[in-house]
Amino acid sequence: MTKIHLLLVDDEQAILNSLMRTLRNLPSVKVSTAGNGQEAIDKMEQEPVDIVITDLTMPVMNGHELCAQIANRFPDTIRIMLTAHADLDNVLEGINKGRVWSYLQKPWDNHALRILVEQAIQARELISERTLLRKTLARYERRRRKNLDGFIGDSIAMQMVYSIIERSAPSRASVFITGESGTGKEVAAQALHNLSQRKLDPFIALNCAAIPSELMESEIFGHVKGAFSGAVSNRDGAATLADGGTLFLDELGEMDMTLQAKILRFIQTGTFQKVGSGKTEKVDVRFVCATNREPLEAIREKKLREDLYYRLNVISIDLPPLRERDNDAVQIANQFLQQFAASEEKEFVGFSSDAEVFLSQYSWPGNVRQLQNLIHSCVIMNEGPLLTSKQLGEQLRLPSDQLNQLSVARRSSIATQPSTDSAQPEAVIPMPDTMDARLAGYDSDKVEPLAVTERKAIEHAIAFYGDNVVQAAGALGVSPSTLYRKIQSWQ
Ligand SMILES: Nc1ncnc2c1ncn2[C@@H]1O[C@H](COP(=O)(O)OP(=O)(O)OP(=O)(O)O)[C@@H](O)[C@H]1O
Repeated sequence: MTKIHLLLVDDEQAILNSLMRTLRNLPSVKVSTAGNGQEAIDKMEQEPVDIVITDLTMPVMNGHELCAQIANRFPDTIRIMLTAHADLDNVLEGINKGRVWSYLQKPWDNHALRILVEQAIQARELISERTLLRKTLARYERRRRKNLDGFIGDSIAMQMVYSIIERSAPSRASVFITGESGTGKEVAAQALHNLSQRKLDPFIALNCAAIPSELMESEIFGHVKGAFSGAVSNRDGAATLADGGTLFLDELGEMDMTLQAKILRFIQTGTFQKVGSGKTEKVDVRFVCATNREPLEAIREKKLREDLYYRLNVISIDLPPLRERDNDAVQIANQFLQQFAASEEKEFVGFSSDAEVFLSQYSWPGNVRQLQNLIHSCVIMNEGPLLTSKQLGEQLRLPSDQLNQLSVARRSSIATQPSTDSAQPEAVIPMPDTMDARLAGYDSDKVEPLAVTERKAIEHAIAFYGDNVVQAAGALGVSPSTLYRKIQSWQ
C-alpha cells in the first residue's frame, strides 16, 4: 500500500510533539513536521505531501496564507486547520482563501483527530484515483480523437457512440444509424469508413430524400445507354463507384418500396443489374444506412420494408439529440466560431459567459446543423471579439423573455453547485487579495489594448491557480477550452 505523507505545521514544538504522538501509529502514514509556513512549502517542493495539518496563528505566514499557497501550488493536498478561534469569520476566510478541507478546534480530542485524519486519507485516495482516471481518459481521448476527427464533443452519450463506431468499423457488417435530423449521421457513417480497412477506397453517400424516385434506381445501380429517355450514354451508379468501399444510403425511408426490394437483393448477393441491362455485376460494398424517422414506425407506415430493416440493422447506432449531450454544444460552437471567423475574416475570440449558458440550455431542435448555421450567421452579422447571448437570440428570433431565461437559468445553480474539478471546497465570496492583485496589475497612467489586458488577466489567473487551467477558467468565467484556445493563439 502506498504511504500517505502527512505534514504537521506549528511554531510550537510541544504541539508538534503531541500531534506526532497521536498520529504516529496510523498504518501506512509517514508523518513529518515543519516549524513555520515557509519551511512547510520548502518541504512540499522537495517531496509530495498528501495531507497538511497546520496551526492558524503562526508568525511570518499564518495558517490561512499557508493554505492559500498550498491551494495554488499543490491543489490536491488536503488542508486541515488547527485553531483555538474557529469562529465563523475564521472558517469563511479559511474556506475562501485556503480552500481548507476541515477545521479542528484546540484543544483537540485525540480520538476526533485520528478519525479526521482517517477521513482525510480516504478523501486523498479518492483524489489520487480521480487524477489517475482523468489522465488515463485524457490519453485515451487523445488517441481516439485522431480517428474520429469529424466529431466534436466529450459527453457521455457521445462516448458511447464513439465506442460503437470504433468497435464496429473493422467489421463488414451493415450498420443502421438513427437520430434526429442534423445529429451527425453522415459524420458517423464517414467515421465508420475512415476507421475501416476500406478507408483507402471510396465512401459514396446518397441522400434518398434529395433524388427524385424515378432517378433513384439509376443513381444507385447506373444505367446503359437508351435505358430511358435522357440516358444518352452508359453510366456507373453509386454501387459500382463504391466497390471496395462504403455505400451510405441516407434517409432510406424515403426510397420507393419496389426499389427497397432490389436493394435487399443487392445486400444479400452483392450483385445488381444496371437499369436497362440484363448483365449481372458483382461488387464488394459495405452498407451503412440512416434515417431520422423511428424505423419501427416507418415500417408500420409502409415506408420501410421490414425485411430490409432487419437485414441492415446488424449494428445499430442511435445518435443522441444535441440537447442530451452535456456541454457538447459549447464545445462544438467554439469550434464553429473559430472556423467561421477564419473563413469570414472576422476577429472573434469566443463567447460571453451568458452566451455559453445559453448554448448549453437551448433545446436545439435542428441539432448540430442548426448550431452550425446559427454560428455562421452570427459571425456574418456581428463584430467580435465576443458573441453574446443577445446576438445568438437575435439570429434565432427568440423573444427576449425566453432568451433571458435561457441565458441565466443555470448561472444561479452553477454558483451553488460544488465544483467537480477539485475535492476542496469552493470559494463562497470573492477573495479580497485576489482582487487586489488583479487591480495591482493595472498601470493607472495608461490604457492598454484589450488583447494585452486580457492576456495579463489570463496569465495572472493561471499563475494564481498554480497552472491549473480548469480552475483559472472557472474564476475567469469562461470554459477551459476557451482558455486553451487563447493560450494557443499567443503561440
Ligand atoms: N459532433 C459533431 N461535431 C462537429 N460537427 C458535427 C457533429 N455532428 C454533426 N456535425 C456537423 O453538422 C452537420 C450535420 O451533420 P450530418 O449531415 O452528419 O447530420 P445528419 O444527421 O446526417 O443530418 P440529416 O438527418 O439531415 O441527414 C454537418 O456539417 C456535420 O459536419
